[in-house]
Amino acid sequence: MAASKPASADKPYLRDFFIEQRKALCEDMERKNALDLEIQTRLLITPEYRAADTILLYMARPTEIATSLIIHAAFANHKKVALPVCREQGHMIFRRIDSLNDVAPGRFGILEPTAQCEEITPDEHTLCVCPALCCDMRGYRLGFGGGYYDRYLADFPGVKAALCYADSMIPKIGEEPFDIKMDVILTDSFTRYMK
Ligand SMILES: Nc1nc2c(c(=O)[nH]1)N(C=O)[C@@H](CNc1ccc(C(=O)N[C@@H](CCC(=O)O)C(=O)O)cc1)CN2
Ligand SMILES: Nc1ncnc2c1ncn2[C@@H]1O[C@H](COP(=O)(O)OP(=O)(O)OP(=O)(O)O)[C@@H](O)[C@H]1O
Repeated sequence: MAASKPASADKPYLRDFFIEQRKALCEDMERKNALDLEIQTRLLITPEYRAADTILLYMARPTEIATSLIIHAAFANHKKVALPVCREQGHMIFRRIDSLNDVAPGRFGILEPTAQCEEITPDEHTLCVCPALCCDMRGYRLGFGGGYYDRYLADFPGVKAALCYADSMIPKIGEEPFDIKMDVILTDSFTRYMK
């Protein structure tokens, strides 16, 4: 029998648990595609998406929640679209892309904007859409453990959103001082705003 979902636990345990959950979901791509579509659509109908002029997205790997619908919608809505570029020591920057022809495999094999792409300086009209393996009901997120988003978001002036399966929401992640709370979490069954 599969282990039941933890109510709260340390990050390495949660990471392992939710990575396994992701792998299991990838066995049923029809279901994954339906959930990913629902989550992306929820983001697209938020006032925060509408108000943003720049959307910072991630280039989803196969086990992650897809972002392709948001990327294409943002192009169609004449918003600036930017993707992360990993740097040394857990730092990343975002560079603007005009199309998916502007990306090439970077560190870790994830597609990243090429060096010719303009670096984005975020402001209050920037929406950052973060990947999450799991989130808690207070707005904390768990990623793959590099600390990239926590570092980037530490002095981020815009709106912070995470995409997360409803099944990957837990009551409490044991947060650490550097963890940054999201403003809004989009799942396949609800949108949760943090105050
Ligand atoms: N699609 C996507 N892009 C993203 C992130 C993400 O979570 N998803 N990131 C969010 O942070 C940053 C990249 N973070 C990453 C963190 C760990 C690994 C990874 O595979 N780590 C290996 C060890 C790699 C090594 O040290 O050589 C591992 O954990 O096994 C990859 C990317 C920026 N871009
Ligand atoms: N603002 C920060 N300053 C310095 N170190 C940090 C900061 N944020 C995170 N870290 C470091 O990064 C490590 C990984 O953090 P954490 O486990 O929260 O990653 P994550 O949020 O799951 O990953 P990611 O943000 O890349 O998706 C931590 O152990 C911590 O040492």
